[in-house]
Order: sequence, then C-alpha cells, then structure tokens
Amino acid sequence: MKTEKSGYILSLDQGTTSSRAILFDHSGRIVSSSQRDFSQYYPEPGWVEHDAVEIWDSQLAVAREAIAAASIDPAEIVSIGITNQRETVVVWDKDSGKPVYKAIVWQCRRSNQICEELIDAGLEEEFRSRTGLRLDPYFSGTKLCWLFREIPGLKALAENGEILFGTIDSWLLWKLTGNHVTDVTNASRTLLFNIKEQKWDPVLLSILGIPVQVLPKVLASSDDFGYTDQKYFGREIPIQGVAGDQQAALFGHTCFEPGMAKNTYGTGCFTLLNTGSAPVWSKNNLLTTIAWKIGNQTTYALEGSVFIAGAVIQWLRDEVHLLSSAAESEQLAKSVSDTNGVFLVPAFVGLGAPYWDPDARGSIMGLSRGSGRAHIVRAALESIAYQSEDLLSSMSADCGHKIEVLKADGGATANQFLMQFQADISGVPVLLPEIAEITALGVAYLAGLKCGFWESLEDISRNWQIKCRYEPSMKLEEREKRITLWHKAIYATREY
Ligand SMILES: Nc1ncnc2c1ncn2[C@@H]1O[C@H](COP(=O)(O)OP(=O)(O)O)[C@@H](O)[C@H]1O
Ligand SMILES: O=P(O)(O)OC[C@H](O)CO
Repeated sequence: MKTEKSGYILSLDQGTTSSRAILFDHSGRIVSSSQRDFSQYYPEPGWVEHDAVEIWDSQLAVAREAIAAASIDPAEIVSIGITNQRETVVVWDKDSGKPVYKAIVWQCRRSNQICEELIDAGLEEEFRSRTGLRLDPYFSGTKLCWLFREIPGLKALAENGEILFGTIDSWLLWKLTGNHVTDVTNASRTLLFNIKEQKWDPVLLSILGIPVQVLPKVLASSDDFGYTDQKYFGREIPIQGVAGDQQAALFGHTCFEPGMAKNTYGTGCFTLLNTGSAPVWSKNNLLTTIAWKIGNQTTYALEGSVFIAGAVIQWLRDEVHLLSSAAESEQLAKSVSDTNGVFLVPAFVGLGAPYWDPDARGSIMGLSRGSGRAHIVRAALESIAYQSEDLLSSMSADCGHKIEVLKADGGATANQFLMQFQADISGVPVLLPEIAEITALGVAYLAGLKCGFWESLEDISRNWQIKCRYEPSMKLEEREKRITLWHKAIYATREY
C-alpha cells in the first residue's frame, strides 16, 4: 500500500512568457501556485529578448507568493526543482552579478548569419554528431558567439574569467545558491555539449571561439545543485532537480520507457520520444537530446520542435483581432465543418523540425469568396496539429514503428477541437493528465527522487492519472488526403 509522506516540493517553472512557482505534495497534487508574466522585447524583426533581472525578480516573487499562499513553514519544503525555457542565453558579471546584455531568447534569429557561415564551412555534421543538434539560431552556442562578436571587450573579460554564461536554470541557480552549475538536459541544448561523452566539447568551443571558463559545471538532472541562501525563504533549502522544461514534461508524464512520447502545446509545440539509454541519430531531421540523467544513468530522447503553435492563436487575437480570447477559437472552429480549403502555415520565425527553414515566412492560402473568419481560425488550429503530425511521422520513421499513444500538456490542450483533430490527423489516441502542470511536476519528481521523497520511478508512476482521452475517428483515406494538401501548403510557403 502507498504511504503518503509529509512535506512539499517547490517547483520553479521559468517559461518563455511567465514565471511560475508550484508547491506539490507527495501524491503530486498542487497545494498552491503563483504566476507572473514578464516583458518581451522585439528590438528588430526576428529578434527576441528578455530582461534577466526581471526574470529573476518575477521568479523569486512567485516562489514567495506560492509559499505564503500555502500557509506552510518553509521548513516543510524538503527540496526545490527548477525547470526552464531552454537555449536562452544570459551572460553576467561575476563580481557585480549584473547581466551584461539582455537575455537572448531561444526564438531569436539574430545568429542566423553565423549559422550560415558554419554551414558554408561544411561544419554541420561536426556539430550534429557531437551535440545531436543542427546549426540553427535556435540553440545557445551561436547566440553566445554573436555576443562575443558584437560587444567590444567581452571576449577578453570571458578569457579573464570575469563574466559567466548560463541558460536560465544556471542564472537562477547562481542567484539562489551562488553556484555556477547547470544540468545535462540544459547543457545538451547549447550546441557546445558533447552528448555522448557528456562534457563541454573543446572542438566546438574552439570553432565558436568560446572560452571554457565562462561555462557552468554540468551535473545530473537529479543531483545536489546547492542550497538557497537563507535570505530568500528564511532558511536554506536544497535544490535537487533541474531540467529543461520539455524534458521535465516528458518526465512528468512518466514517459519512463523507450517508445513513450509527449507533446506540449504552448507558445510552440515540443514532441519528445524516450529512446532509452543510447542516443538515436535521426534520419528525418529531428534532434537528439538528453532526456534526463539520474545517478549514472542517462536517458536520451528524439525531439521535434515547432516554433509557432499556440502563438498563432495569440497572433489572431492580438494582431489580426479575429478573436477576443484564445478560448473563443474552439467554438469558432466547431461552427464550420471544415476550413473550406483554407490552409494557414504559421512560419512567422521560419520553420522548425522537420523543415529547418529559418527564411520561410507565414502564409494563408486556398482563400475563396466564401472563406470567413471561422475558416481561418480553424485553419490556424489545424496548423498546430499538422505541424505536430509532421514531428510524429518523422519519429515513427526514425524508430521504425508508430507512436502508440501521445500524452499531451500545455495551455492549448484546453482546446477540445484541437485535441480531437490531433487524434484524427495522426491516427493516435491523445491523453491528457489530471494534473495540468506536468512540467513543474516533472522537475519536482527529479528533486524528490534525489532526497528520497519519492523512492523510485514506480512510486512516481502511480501518481499519473488520465483526465481525458481523445480517440482517432477520421478515415485513413481522408487523413492522407488532408496531409497531402498540408504538405502542398508547406511547399508553396517555402517556395515563396
Ligand atoms: N483554448 C485555447 N485554444 C487554443 N490555444 C490556446 C487556448 N488557451 C491557450 N492557448 C494558447 O496556449 C499558449 C499558452 O500556453 P502555455 O502552456 O502557458 O505556454 P508557454 O509555457 O509557452 O508560455 C498561448 O500561445 C495560447 O494562445
Ligand atoms: O517556455 P516554453 O514552454 O515556451 O518552452 C520553450 C522551450 O524550452 C524552448 O526550447
């Protein structure tokens, strides 16, 4: 019989648009939470920045609010986990602790030219075989290289050990504990980390001109990252779980066995497939990444990243004013029986996997005199599912069998039309968990495993409950016809 343990785990979930803190109990239930949005900066077309100080302030504030809302003594928090938007680059002064530049966000395309130079120099395979990633501005390495090229004197400061680099986890860890550390999952997204040897890769650092002394020490995902300074929560609390948010979601969904997959429907869509203890090198333009490391045991994943998913609905609401709320998209989509031939390809910042086309831009096609608001909104929602289907079919091709079940989470899973369309277009059941905050839960599990709050993966698996299940009902012939038309739309968009 399962026994409940007393105490709580605090998860800090630092996402692209908001900072959240959530307290979980032993059964994985949410005890309290708090969330704050922060500013997005778009200084030039295709550029995206955050203020690292605002991120820190908002993250600390929500952590304190969540603890206050639960009316608990901080002494009851047995451990803390940190999960974060990945790839985003922060560089700060070691002495003053001040960031030297705005955080360069994962969506930012400013290092595209550096990527092109490296591709032209024939270095793509060199990077891919060591990191599992592609030469795309998405990843941290070329963003850091851009800073060294553009900020006079920065490289010399780096060589003298006067500045530090980190992804968001590393920045928060440094603020909370004073330790300059990260975990393998975040390191595996930098384009600087050898995922087989699990160390910063000297060859890649030399190609990009990055001094090794700016890089954090890399730990496992369930590990001892340090203690929070007493001034933050009134006592020192150990931080024992760290993982990039997409890997944390895979863990939170308890996708512990090879072949298990999840898709997170947020700003973008991120599909991860557990491939077990050895990396699988994609033949279909997916990424190979570290899913988590517990003790000496590393689990790898195949990943497909779609840059614009729920963000297309935000765009329809905020820029085009076709919607008054994201939720309204569901009822509008259901008000018509199909898109009447309309396709929308939301390539606003290029296309991610499996196309990797940074120059593509969005399109709406197939318009006729009868096309209306509902058709366009429906086409936008369908585009989220079509893009995810492209990832799933690439994964199936890579691993030689169809994905049997897709576990889903993220803000856009609230849309029942979208979830049903995903099940239909992919011919796969889509499962939603009872606890929606699966990313935060995933890193709580990683922290809780380290301190013995949860004893094993089996112990954790018992907490996963299905909230609802969407069964595929579209005929195979219809599915294939629609996917063919979607690919025609992708082709036309890229040709433009
Ligand atoms: N009912 C809905 N239908 C479609 N999209 C939605 C709905 N509710 C929220 N979204 C989308 O989900 C995204 C927010 O999800 P969230 O998981 O919080 O994202 P992130 O963690 O990337 O900030 C937004 O892009 C929003 O447009
Ligand atoms: O913060 P999210 O949920 O938009 O996730 C961002 C990803 O980690 C980027 O790779």
